[in-house]
Amino acid sequence: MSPGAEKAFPVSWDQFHRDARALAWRLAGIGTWQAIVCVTRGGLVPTAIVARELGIRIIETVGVASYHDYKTQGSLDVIKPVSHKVIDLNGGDGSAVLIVDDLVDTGKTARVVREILPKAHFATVYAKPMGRPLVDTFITEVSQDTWIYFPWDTGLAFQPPIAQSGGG
Ligand SMILES: O=P(O)(O)OC[C@H]1O[C@H](OP(=O)(O)OP(=O)(O)O)[C@H](O)[C@@H]1O
Ligand SMILES: Nc1nc2[nH]cnc2c(=O)[nH]1
Ligand SMILES: [Mg+2]
Repeated sequence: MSPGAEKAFPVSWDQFHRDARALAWRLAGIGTWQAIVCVTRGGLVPTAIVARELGIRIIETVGVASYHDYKTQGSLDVIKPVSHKVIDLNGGDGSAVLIVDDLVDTGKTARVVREILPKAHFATVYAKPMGRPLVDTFITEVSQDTWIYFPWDTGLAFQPPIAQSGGG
């Protein structure tokens, strides 16, 4: 998404745990997978929660980075590829694989990972409209002009009273 006027969607650890567990509940009703491919780094925390709930112990990573500057997407780099041992499980093309990421925004990251694992099931906790067609399962949709603030990127800070900030 482009920088500028946008809404903020701050997520606490508690809320994130609940949303990631809701994702696991939904996935449990859809299918079974032998391995998770975690899209690092954002996928690390939801992967830990989903893997625990679904009893999946084969965890592979694919490293994709594109937001090199805060809120601005640049070139897409696959920093760490997926092991062929995992791609080839159960007939190949990622058919035994669940891909987990924290969110899908423009869908560019998801598109690159899907090319590597075309038969995998793609799951994210949050989705924005542009990226939504790229994911098979997600929990909460937020608007395209919303920036999601994760608990690992934020901390407690003083909030000026509404009356002093021009609000109301
Ligand atoms: O749908 P897109 O517009 O491609 O954006 C979604 C991706 O952006 C973030 O990762 P980022 O590239 O910031 O790297 P990180 O996971 O290491 O923080 C997020 O974790 C997703 O992987
Ligand atoms: N933290 C965070 N990272 C992103 N990467 C792409 N979109 C987002 C977002 O809304 N929040
Ligand atoms: Mg990411």
